[in-house]
Amino acid sequence: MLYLVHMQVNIPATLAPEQADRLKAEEKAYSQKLQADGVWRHLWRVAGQYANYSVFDVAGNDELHQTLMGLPLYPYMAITVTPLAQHPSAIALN
Ligand SMILES: O=C(O)CC1=CCC(=O)O1
Repeated sequence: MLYLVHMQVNIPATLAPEQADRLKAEEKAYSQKLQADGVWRHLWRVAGQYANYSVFDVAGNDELHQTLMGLPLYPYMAITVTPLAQHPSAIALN
């Protein structure tokens, strides 16, 4: 199943810069592994915001939940999830 996920990152100013940098590096490695595996299909920055829109290809709600809970920056994110279905007019199978 495909899911459109919006992640808004809100790192508090009270978090030590070294800790924030470590979490960002871990987040990058985590996301790039999932991208290489074909699970994290798209990763787009929202222009002008510390936020992204992503598309995940997972078996279902439970795998998506575990994947999102595993994000190193998860404690500092506001996440919204939109399940995607095929559009009958789409000429490409996604
Ligand atoms: O910067 C972000 O939007 C959060 C994030 C997701 C994957 C990644 O590497 O950073």
